[in-house]
Amino acid sequence: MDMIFGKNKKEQPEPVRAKIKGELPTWLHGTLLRNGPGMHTIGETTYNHWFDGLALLHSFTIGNGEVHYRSKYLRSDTYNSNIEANKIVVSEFGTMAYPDPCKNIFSKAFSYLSHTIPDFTDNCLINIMKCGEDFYATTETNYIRKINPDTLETLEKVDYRDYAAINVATSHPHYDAQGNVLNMGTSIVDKGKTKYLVFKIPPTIPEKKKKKNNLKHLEVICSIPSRSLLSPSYYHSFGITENYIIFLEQPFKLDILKMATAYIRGINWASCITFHEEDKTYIHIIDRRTKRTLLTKFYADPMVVFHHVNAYEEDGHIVFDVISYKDHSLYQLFYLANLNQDFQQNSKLASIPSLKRFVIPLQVDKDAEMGENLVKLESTTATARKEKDDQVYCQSEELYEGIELPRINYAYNGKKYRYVYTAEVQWNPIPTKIMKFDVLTKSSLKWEEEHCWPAEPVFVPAPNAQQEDDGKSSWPSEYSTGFHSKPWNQLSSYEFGRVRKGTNIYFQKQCGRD
Ligand SMILES: CC1=C(/C=C/C(C)=C/C=C/C(C)=C/C=O)C(C)(C)CCC1
Ligand SMILES: [Fe+2]
Repeated sequence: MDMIFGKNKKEQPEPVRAKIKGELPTWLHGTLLRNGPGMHTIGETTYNHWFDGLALLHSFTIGNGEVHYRSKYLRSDTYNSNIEANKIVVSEFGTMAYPDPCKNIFSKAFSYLSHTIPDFTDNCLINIMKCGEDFYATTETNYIRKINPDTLETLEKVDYRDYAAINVATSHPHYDAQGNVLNMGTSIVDKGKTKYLVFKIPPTIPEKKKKKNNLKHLEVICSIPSRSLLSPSYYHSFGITENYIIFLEQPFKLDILKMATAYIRGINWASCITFHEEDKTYIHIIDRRTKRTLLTKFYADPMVVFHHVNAYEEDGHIVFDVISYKDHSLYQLFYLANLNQDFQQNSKLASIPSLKRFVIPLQVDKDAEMGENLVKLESTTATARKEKDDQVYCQSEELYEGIELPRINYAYNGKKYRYVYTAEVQWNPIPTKIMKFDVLTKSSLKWEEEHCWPAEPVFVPAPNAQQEDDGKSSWPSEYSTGFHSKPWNQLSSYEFGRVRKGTNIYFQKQCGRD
């Protein structure tokens, strides 16, 4: 494992034909774009955390039963500055960099402190976002980088702050049926307020403005005040249904004062995010029609959620499924020191990811008794109990333990659905299996092979699919790969047969949803 995690990956800018074991469905055409960290050492310096690595873009072009792979480092300003200096000069999630030769930077402290929020990295290593015809590499800061999906070349640097007061944004946007991007970001201490913004980017812009990017037409559709000015929640994704948006204000919070003084204290961004185990998880439900949050105060026990799986409306309720943890120990695991040394010993998950279902009653009966369960769906054991002061305490139903990197058939996003495609991680962060899980029957189908570490499975519906799970004909009808910024992604290389072939929702018109 040592070699795998720390080792710098070589880019492969010219397409190479992948070896294929087995057969690809004949209808599978398109390009799968993936992203993830590829370089952790620059000159004599090494990043501390796996999420810090310089973004390596990958593409798998699939057609006529063949796959061609290429990869290219994102030429971000961060990449260029680091390579030029031959050392890490830009701070990342788990590594602070001090470009000045002298680490005693008190003379620099003033300039660092003159901004509450320091300038962040544009090392966009987490995901790829499709915005109309444009593709962007994304991270969770205010920067995204446009890329050429065919050549993987790096194009413009886009700053969300030019279009809305957003300091951090998620890398897991949603896409609606019209192709609008829906995303969330946090506006930190802007005009004395900290708030979570839901925003929309249209897929098309007026012809005469074609030279401008779509973000120029970004529209903030809702704003949720943060419970605290200086400690907004960290969140990695959010959920949507046809009429609602689900946002978890979880007790895993950015400490803004710590961030503002991180450089002079010599601490990294990661240690400015703290889990408050005594706090609650507030569940905000935004009505997409009125653009307002529901007045009832729904809350749950403290938890840390990175991935929302799906959500839908049913008989006056919102059902939403998430992968939740008891704490934030997952981030600790991805320090390279923990991944590289005595891997087996250090890589036990302290908190197991668990697929949980929450149910929100949309009508809270004024006459209901205190303590009454307001969930009237027969299909679930999740509860929502009425409490005083318009509060409702939600407890989940556990659907499955030990899975991460959930995906669904995206045509069912926001709708009642049955299948989750996921990686089984159990008590170890490196998956050894992929799984198709049926949320209705709670049954599962798994795939594993010796010496294989599969990545995030990506479902591609068959043309004219009739069933939700019609990805081909029968199991294993789904094909996985993916470089969802997780270390096992580095392992799949381009041996397609091993990871069961791959494709993705970022299809460029040839196939899939777009
Ligand atoms: C650089 C930077 C950030 C980066 C966070 C990253 C890179 C998070 C990656 C999370 C992943 C991959 C989670 C998977 O489940 C913050 C904290 C937003 C803000 C401060 C500056
Ligand atoms: Fe993610």
